[in-house]
Amino acid sequence: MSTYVIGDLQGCQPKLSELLDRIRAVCPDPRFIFVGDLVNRGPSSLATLREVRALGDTANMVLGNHDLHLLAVAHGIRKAHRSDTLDDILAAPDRDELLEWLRRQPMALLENGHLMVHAGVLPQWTAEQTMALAGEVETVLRGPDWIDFLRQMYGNEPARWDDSLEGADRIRCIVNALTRIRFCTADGTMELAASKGVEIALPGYMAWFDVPGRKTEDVTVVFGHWSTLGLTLRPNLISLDTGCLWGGKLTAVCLEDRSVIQVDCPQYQRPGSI
Ligand SMILES: Nc1ncnc2c1ncn2[C@@H]1O[C@H](COP(=O)(O)OP(=O)(O)OP(=O)(O)OP(=O)(O)OC[C@H]2O[C@@H](n3cnc4c(N)ncnc43)[C@H](O)[C@@H]2O)[C@@H](O)[C@H]1O
Repeated sequence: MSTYVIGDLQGCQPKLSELLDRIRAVCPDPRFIFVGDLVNRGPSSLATLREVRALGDTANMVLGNHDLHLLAVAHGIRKAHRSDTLDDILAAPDRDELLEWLRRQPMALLENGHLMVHAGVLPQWTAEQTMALAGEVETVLRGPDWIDFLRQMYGNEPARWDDSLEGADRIRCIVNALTRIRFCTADGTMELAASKGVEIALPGYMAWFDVPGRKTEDVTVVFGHWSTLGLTLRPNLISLDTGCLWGGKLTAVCLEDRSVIQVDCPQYQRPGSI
């Protein structure tokens, strides 16, 4: 069985269906892994969520910042942003089932030397440590205090990881690394405001995956989130957000042979308009 990892869908369900058909045309029995941001900003968040859920055991996913944002909006913790396209989910008859399913999804996956996360990892984390820290967040999200967790999730501090962090600060720092990081310093201090290309890093900052001595260099990190980075294939790195939402492509990469399947996407949102 071949495993195809698929980049940020952001509610672009017609393109998801097209991509899955293209994959099935070359692979009779595929398995899928989605690297998060299933919903929001695109035209069909509800249909996207339903389609991924309906894949059942043939698909896995990790949570992205927009998926967590959906949970927060649905529970009245955050007001919807004017660019959000979550209303169809919020009004759906199966909304509770969908949201319950979503909050039980993992923050990271590690299999066959591939570490799947939505945005990235801090340079001082090993793959095993990343999985343990992701597990801490998953435990909170699946536990009785998960709505409190969403209340405390927002914010950019602490920007730097420390093993001694506790409580909300610890969980926020893990969530920010796994679902929002693009740039950090050599010591792993995150810069979460910049969202454009890798060429515009602030002085002292670099793409998280370019930090020398990053402790996840011994596995292949597979991630999305950074649409202006686009498809990047290195021996130990696969970046998959190719800006489907912004008029780019939706991309799948086969983990076994690194073959790439892409579909062209209409421009659902204009860059810079949000
Ligand atoms: N712990 C937490 N703390 C805070 N917020 C949290 C949170 N957890 C969840 N959230 C939520 O996260 C959401 C997003 O926050 P934002 O802070 O608005 O996220 P973003 O940088 O726009 O990133 P996005 O994930 O949309 O990435 P993309 O590369 O597609 O887009 C990035 C940029 O690239 C630009 N872009 C895309 N294609 C381009 C192109 N071809 N040319 C130029 N620019 C382009 C776009 O204009 C866009 O601005 C919010 O809803 C927020 O509530």
